[in-house]
Amino acid sequence: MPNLVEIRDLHFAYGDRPILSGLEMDFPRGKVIAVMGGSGSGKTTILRLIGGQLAPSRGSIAVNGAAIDFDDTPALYRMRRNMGMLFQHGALFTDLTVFENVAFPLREHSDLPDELLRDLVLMKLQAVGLRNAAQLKPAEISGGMARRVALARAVALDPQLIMYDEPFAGLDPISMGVTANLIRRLNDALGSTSILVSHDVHESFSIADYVYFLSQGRIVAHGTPQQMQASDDPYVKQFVHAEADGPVPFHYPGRSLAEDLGLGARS
Ligand SMILES: Nc1ncnc2c1ncn2[C@@H]1O[C@H](COP(=O)(O)OP(=O)(O)OP(=O)(O)O)[C@@H](O)[C@H]1O
Repeated sequence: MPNLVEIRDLHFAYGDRPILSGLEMDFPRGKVIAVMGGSGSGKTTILRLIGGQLAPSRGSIAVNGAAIDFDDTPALYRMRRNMGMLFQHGALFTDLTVFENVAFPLREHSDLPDELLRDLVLMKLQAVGLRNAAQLKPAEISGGMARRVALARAVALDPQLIMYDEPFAGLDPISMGVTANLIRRLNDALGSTSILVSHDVHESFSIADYVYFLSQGRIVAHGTPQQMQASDDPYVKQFVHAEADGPVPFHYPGRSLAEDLGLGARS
């Protein structure tokens, strides 16, 4: 089966507020797939659904060919063990060293002897260029380095699927490029599949094999970064060229300003 994750006719609502409507998405094995879209379009919600933290109101999500059963907690737990997640606000444990931060998931999920655990942690830190920072505390490293430690922690268990939520947020341009390259390199070295949620067109396009554009809970365009660059679709053009005016809504949906100001149509 070529796709590690398949989403079919996926609908999701928070209460009575629809967030995702009829999504169809494929995440082929070994690939880096970017999910892009405006603020509040539902990108993080998709990651939380794939991670089994939220259940769809309709439709299905299959991982490794099996539909996720959202009522089967032990199965969800087993599935999550194969997933690495780097969340937007996924901070490091400030009291633990860099080494212990990366060791944390290994200690939680395995019974490895100390020596083997040490080697595995050092290999992950080597992969992100921070083996020599193993004994530092998060307060002693830069923001870009902290993001790399979080990356090493996300891949500590050699996950099949790695999900990144805004991995470039708050990084300087050099750290952004380093992080993007690392995401690609780790994906290829581990033979995993990566889902990258990001606003950053340049970095995402530089490493993604395929891109989905989401607007107001719907997929409005998808294709390779090259196809997206060349697209005439007004939404894609606005997003790719960071234009202020276009179909991407700026306002949180709801009542119009005229309604709020009591300026409804007068008879
Ligand atoms: N726990 C929640 N309860 C109710 N509404 C929520 C909750 N979490 C998110 N939402 C709403 O769902 C919508 C989609 O949120 P989501 O975080 O998936 O968007 P996003 O595309 O990741 O946005 P951003 O890029 O700004 O992080 C938003 O309008 C948000 O206000």
